Amino acid sequence: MEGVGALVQKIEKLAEDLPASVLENDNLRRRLREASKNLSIAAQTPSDTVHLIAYSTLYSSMARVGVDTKLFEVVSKSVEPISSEQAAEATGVDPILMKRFLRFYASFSWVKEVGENQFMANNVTKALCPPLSTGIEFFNTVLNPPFAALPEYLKSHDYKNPTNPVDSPWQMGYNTKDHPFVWLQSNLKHFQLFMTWLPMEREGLPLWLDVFPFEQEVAQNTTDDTVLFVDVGSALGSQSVMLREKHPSLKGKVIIQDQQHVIAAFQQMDRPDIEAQVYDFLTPQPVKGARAYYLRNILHDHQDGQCREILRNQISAMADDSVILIDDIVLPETGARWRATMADMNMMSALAARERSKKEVFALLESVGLKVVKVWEYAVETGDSIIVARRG
Ligand SMILES: C[S@@+](CC[C@H](N)C(=O)[O-])C[C@H]1O[C@@H](n2cnc3c(N)ncnc32)[C@H](O)[C@@H]1O
Repeated sequence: MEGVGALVQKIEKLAEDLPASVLENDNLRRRLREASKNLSIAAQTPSDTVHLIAYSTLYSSMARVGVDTKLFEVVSKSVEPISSEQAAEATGVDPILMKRFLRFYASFSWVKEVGENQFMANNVTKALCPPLSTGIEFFNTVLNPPFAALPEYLKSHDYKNPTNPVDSPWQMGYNTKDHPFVWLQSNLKHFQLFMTWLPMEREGLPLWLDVFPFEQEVAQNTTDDTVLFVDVGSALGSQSVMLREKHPSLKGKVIIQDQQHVIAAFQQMDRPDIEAQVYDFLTPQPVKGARAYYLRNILHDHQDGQCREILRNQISAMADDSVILIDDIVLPETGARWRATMADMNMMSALAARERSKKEVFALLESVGLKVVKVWEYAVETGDSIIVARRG
């Protein structure tokens, strides 16, 4: 027992002061995070477990309160420990309320309590500041209604796998009959949060262009007239912008395509090196013979039947040297990670859609006559991968 006591003491010390060498080594950091999470779960009493899970919606609400009041920013900017009165003054929150907030945040290590009524920022406080705090606003505003509707939806649909994007937890949560991508067109605040969050969603993870040798695989012998890259369902084109910035000397056109309201928002940005087109991917692709048709986070928004329609529409425009690049999470057959399984539940709740395993995505591509050439996994954390496919 004495040995275990000493080990616990070591873990407590490590949690107080994690060496930078661990944080800098991504693999070690991830292993430590997962091991300590599993250790924490193993040490829970049944009552701990129930309270932690049952209260989980309160985390999202309390995170939102700290973001809205800018409390996390105030604490993060302060070089000295800050009291609840100072934080109340800086944020305009009632001092009694602020004391209660800070006590809550400190008990969950969202801020560090360094003395009586003295608080400092830690890594969590800083993460909950802009720009990443958009994630809190996005999930809290846009996805909480379908997440909250999920149990009732599933019960009322006899626990059948959701497959109808106009009869999903989204419609129950928002009391609408509209498809989410239609609904977003008339709900500006939600649409803006969606567009702002999309490029940040994978913040801190490796990027596909870090791993995928774009020039070698796609961009050999191009000229200014070559259509190099068509970003289908691009949103505001974050990946096309990244392609231009990482490969500034590549010759050829980069085109983004999305719905009318999305392209209108892109046109406010000053990117003369990227062409923008309104295009409905449920209709034949109008840009013929591009080197690459790139679909990031598109197939996971749709059921197989609609994916086949989208893919066939791209195939109809492909030339012999064209490839389709699918950029999506690929679930492993065992041991899927929490970032990927959460994304899967998210797709189910919002769009009656799904993340897919390698077998499932290969079968889908083969069913429309595409041949998978290679798969490049580029983010271990999520299983995000580039799947290169050619006409069979
Ligand atoms: C999950 S987002 C992915 C955006 C982008 N590829 C990314 O990964 O950041 C799906 C995108 O598909 C677009 N979209 C939905 N339905 C569409 C359609 N029928 N035709 C073209 N784009 C569509 C949405 O507006 C949205 O920008």
